[in-house]
Amino acid sequence: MAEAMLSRLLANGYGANQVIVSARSPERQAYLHSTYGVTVASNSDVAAAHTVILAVKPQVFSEIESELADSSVVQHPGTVLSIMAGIPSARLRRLFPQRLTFRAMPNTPAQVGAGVIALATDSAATEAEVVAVKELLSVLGEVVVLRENQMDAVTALSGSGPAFIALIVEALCDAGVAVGLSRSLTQTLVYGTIAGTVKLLDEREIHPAQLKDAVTSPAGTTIAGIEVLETAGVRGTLIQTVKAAYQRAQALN
Ligand SMILES: NC(=O)C1=CN([C@@H]2O[C@H](COP(=O)(O)OP(=O)(O)OC[C@H]3O[C@@H](n4cnc5c(N)ncnc54)[C@H](O)[C@@H]3O)[C@@H](O)[C@H]2O)C=CC1
Ligand SMILES: O=C(O)[C@@H]1CCC=N1
Repeated sequence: MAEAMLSRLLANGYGANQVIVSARSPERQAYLHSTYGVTVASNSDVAAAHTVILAVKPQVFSEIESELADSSVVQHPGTVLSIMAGIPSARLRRLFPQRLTFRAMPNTPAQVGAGVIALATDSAATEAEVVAVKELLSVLGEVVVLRENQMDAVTALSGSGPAFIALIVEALCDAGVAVGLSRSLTQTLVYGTIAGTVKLLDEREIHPAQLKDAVTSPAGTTIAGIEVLETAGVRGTLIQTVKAAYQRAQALN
């Protein structure tokens, strides 16, 4: 996710000389420097920047937290923006007491500027400071401002969501192959069907049940398929899927 943010920032007018990055392995550091021309530095140097973006795994954050806690950089003013799942801003505020703390949850379509990014703002931030963070995140896609106590739910739905959707897309492609279509034709049909369905629902503001009914002819093909989906409990399975991801996000706290 950090690399997606970096590449989108550089593609959207931010200069390589405005960004410093940190990474654990020397190979990764060399790759980031040679690919993007950015300065690679220690966590302390990065933490001295005006805007610090935290994009390590939540499990790694404890290491960085203790690494930085002894350093004077945590006293610098500025902004902290965390994209880590499950780490509350109160914990970030304890580490960086002088900074505004923002939490965001992007998703992987951010790599192509088509992400949805949930943002919980700091109540002490001015309108201009909120706008600055929203502008930064808008290179990744659509920014939605919400309350921090909604963040674990967002993580489960849109943060993890691309993996759930990708699994369904893969299964539908296999289904196309199972009924005799080539893999490449199947891919065109499945991608187009999903993108077109979402566009139709969105642009015409149609309820999903209305669209489902419009496709479903009496004694036709669609109702034969829907009977299988309902018998297999697909609705309940998807609800349980997102609830399991939500519980995991809460446990990461
Ligand atoms: N993968 C996803 O779709 C999303 C991930 N997130 C969040 O983003 C964060 C990162 O996730 P991913 O990008 O998937 O993980 P990743 O494993 O791809 O990236 C983690 C990065 O942390 C760096 N790192 C590890 N240890 C470090 C250390 N001690 N000091 C400095 N840098 C260090 C690594 O070099 C690596 O670039 C997580 O907190 C996750 O919850 C949020 C939204 C979506
Ligand atoms: O799986 C995870 O924990 C992260 C958070 C949202 C997407 N990936």
